[in-house]
Amino acid sequence: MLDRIRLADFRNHAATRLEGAGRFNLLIGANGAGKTNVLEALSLLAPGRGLRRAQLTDIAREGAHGGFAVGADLVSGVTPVRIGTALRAESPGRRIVQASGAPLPAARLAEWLSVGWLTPAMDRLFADSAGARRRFLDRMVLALDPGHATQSSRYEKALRERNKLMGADARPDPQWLDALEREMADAGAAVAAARARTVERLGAELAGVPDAPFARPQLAIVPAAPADPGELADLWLRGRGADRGAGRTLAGPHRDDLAVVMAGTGRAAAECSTGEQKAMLIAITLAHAGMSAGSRPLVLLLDEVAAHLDSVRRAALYERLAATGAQVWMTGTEAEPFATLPERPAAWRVVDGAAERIE
Ligand SMILES: Nc1ncnc2c1ncn2[C@@H]1O[C@H](COP(=O)(O)OP(=O)(O)OP(=O)(O)O)[C@@H](O)[C@H]1O
Repeated sequence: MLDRIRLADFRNHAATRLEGAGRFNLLIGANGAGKTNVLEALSLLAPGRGLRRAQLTDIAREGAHGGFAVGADLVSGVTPVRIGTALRAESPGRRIVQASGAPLPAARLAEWLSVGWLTPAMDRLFADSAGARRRFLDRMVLALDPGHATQSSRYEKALRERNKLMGADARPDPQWLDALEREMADAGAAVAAARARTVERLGAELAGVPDAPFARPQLAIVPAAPADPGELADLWLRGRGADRGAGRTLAGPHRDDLAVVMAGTGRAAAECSTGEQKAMLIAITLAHAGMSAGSRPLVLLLDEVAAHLDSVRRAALYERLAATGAQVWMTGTEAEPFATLPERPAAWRVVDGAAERIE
């Protein structure tokens, strides 16, 4: 789990320290106080752009020097490991990541810990773009298969390069394109296979979970390309004309989607009620947390989740969270909905970009 958390110039937090974290952790405060900002900081201890997918320069505190830093002790073995990420004002394009004092590519943070989240913005996930669902799926894949981040970034890098060569003014060398497509095929097939394995395992986990009190979802990947590397390379070779016309790579695992249906009804998740959609998201998150337990430390960030549930679902959420062994960070405007937690939480009151421990 994470402890001794430090935020420096991170959104409205000039210098915030959270110490004495536990299994359950609460951030209580008024709207706009800076609770989600703390969760966002923790989400940047995983590969990717964090729970808001923000531009790094937007995260740096307004009026400060243009950089930010987040650090935490990862306490899992005997000796805590200090992990952190920072943006230096001098190099605003890329965040720096460190573990145990040594620099690390952000993709390799997944080897240290898994971070998952549910935020109010995700209420629209099932009706949202395929990209949002793909990112949701990829985060779950990462927890089970940390090598996924490296394969994904390998694929994305080659894809970006190929897209440039599909531009109207480009004069691509066919041999260079062949090489890029082989690289994409190799990494893309690994990405697709890892997604398929995760969805299969999640499906098996969800099948064993009762329908109530959370709706039970059934998941399936909607593949946008074949999974075999040879077939993938062939697809891009044959698609060069169409891709040049479009100015980008039209087909590939970067267009995969995740289909979600409510079990028992066969109804697509996007057509279910808001409450049912939220219940399915929680069910997926809990099933995934249950599966991930034991591999790497798992941190779950639940922004405004508990307060919006009825008391039966809230009790079920707490009970199942406790069973996963994950470290959980929850936000709320009031402490009252957390009174029924099965363990005494560590709690902070967040006021205007500062956090004070509540005893
Ligand atoms: N780069 C930044 N510099 C300074 N302040 C920022 C920056 N980015 C966002 N903020 C401020 O952070 C505050 C929002 O914080 P946050 O989203 O964490 O609130 P919250 O406590 O989760 O509120 P709610 O309960 O409404 O979700 C806003 O006042 C916003 O103006």
